[in-house]
Amino acid sequence: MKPKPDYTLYLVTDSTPAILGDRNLKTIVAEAMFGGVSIVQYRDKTSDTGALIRTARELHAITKSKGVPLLINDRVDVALAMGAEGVHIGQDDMDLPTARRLLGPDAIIGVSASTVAEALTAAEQGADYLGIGTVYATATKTNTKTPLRPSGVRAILSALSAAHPSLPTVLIGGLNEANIPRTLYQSSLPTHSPSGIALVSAILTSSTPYATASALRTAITTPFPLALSQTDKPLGYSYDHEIVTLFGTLQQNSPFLHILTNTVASPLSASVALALGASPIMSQHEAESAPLAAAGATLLLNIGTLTPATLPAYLTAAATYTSANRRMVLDPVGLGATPARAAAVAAILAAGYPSVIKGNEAEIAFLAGAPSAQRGVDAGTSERSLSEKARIAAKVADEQRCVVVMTGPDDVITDGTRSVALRAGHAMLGRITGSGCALGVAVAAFLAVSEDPFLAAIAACLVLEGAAELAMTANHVSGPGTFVPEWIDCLGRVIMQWDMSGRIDDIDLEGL
Ligand SMILES: Nc1ncnc2c1ncn2[C@@H]1O[C@H](COP(=O)(O)OP(=O)(O)OP(=O)(O)O)[C@@H](O)[C@H]1O
Ligand SMILES: Cc1ncsc1CCO
Repeated sequence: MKPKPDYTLYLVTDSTPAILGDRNLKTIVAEAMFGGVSIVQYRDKTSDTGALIRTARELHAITKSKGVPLLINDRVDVALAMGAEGVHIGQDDMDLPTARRLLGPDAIIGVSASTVAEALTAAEQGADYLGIGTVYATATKTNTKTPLRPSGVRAILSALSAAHPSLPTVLIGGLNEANIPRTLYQSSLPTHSPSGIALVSAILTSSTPYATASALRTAITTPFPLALSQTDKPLGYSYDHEIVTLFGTLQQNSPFLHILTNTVASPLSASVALALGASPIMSQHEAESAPLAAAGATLLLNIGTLTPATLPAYLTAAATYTSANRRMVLDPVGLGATPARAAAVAAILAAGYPSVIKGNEAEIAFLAGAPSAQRGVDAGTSERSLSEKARIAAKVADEQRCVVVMTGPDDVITDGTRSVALRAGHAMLGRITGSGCALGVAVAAFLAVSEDPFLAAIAACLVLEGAAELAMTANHVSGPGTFVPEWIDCLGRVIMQWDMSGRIDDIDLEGL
């Protein structure tokens, strides 16, 4: 009878000195199994055949005692010689039909897949599971292609979902306790989630394999705490009352914001945070992320004037806040203008999970894969219809599984399932520098006091843009210079003095 393995926590061994050092592989495997490793692949690219068979036999004695399947990497001959439960083959190894002929129908045969085509071929040829990766860049495998990232994993799962919906999949590459929960969340489709996570160095380099394996198992099986909740709001729902309540909560609770922003918009951003009732700290010090996250801050990452010197602080902040289950907002300022910005945003998105991404149309369109339309940091003009904008924003939201705010004369706010267009603001906002940056601050402030990132994003846009409309009614406001202070003054009283009704329209994504 063919076994049905539990793929939840899949250990891939590595005997190279850089990973294993002078530790004993058998002891590590035994301890890791006690900690929750549910399947083991013996991977050794250097030992000769006799040594491979000997070590595999010894490992098999350990795994068999716990009913854990042992698979051999690449070497069908070794698996046959010592009676392993199966093999794992890469794209350059023996082909699957041949391996199946040699090993028989009951052997477990897994195949590595890094593209949709490889995954579909392996599935059609009868693979028992797929190892999907490399998810993130890793030190273990240096010759790998561009990392798939969660969006690439989703593309593969989506291709499999039609003809092979129950084929088990295991993610591999650059995964660790900190990034597993959000990677699984961002990689899953509503109908299909990966079956497990494969790890090499996270377990093999640990001095406490039992504790490490059990922490990893918890990370795999615990739902992602920052997951977006499904809306229970019908189309046409009026958010006005909730926004007023949220504004009151913001002012009462004075949420703590950690703002890593650009040097142009920094003072305006701090002033806007204070005017909304939040408490900002502007910090670009890498060592401050952990204590600020621990103190309960909400993070804003704005890449406006990012440099090689400040990038590490952004990456550390993204990783630290996400693993501390604290929320962050990403403002990819100028994305598309230069390759350096694209690389920085890709690295930030690989390091952590933003609950909200806020950008102007060109920035969000670039994230959705459109060719760059951005010359600098300013929004520019667009030919796109509202429904095209919504489709683009929803694509990014769906890929990242977060809320996306696309600003412009009309803002589009979406979580990939529900979308609204928000009609408020004034063209004057496009004539001052940092209005979009200040909106990122407002999103972070509302995010800190709202369960629902979608509602927080709507509230932030409405308050900042309503305040701009209100400010423009003051007699003394004659241009951008006089506008900014009046705008800040209006932030605290916009809710009382400005009529917000009729500003939010649902966009029916189904109809697009
Ligand atoms: N013509 C307009 N009418 C109304 N509101 C506008 C208009 N243009 C921009 N806004 C508002 O201004 C704010 C900033 O949006 P914009 O798209 O200009 O962002 P940005 O390019 O990131 O800004 P910045 O780089 O200056 O920070 C948003 O709240 C947006 O809705
Ligand atoms: C002008 C400018 N340059 C980098 S960031 C910034 C602020 C507005 O985005």
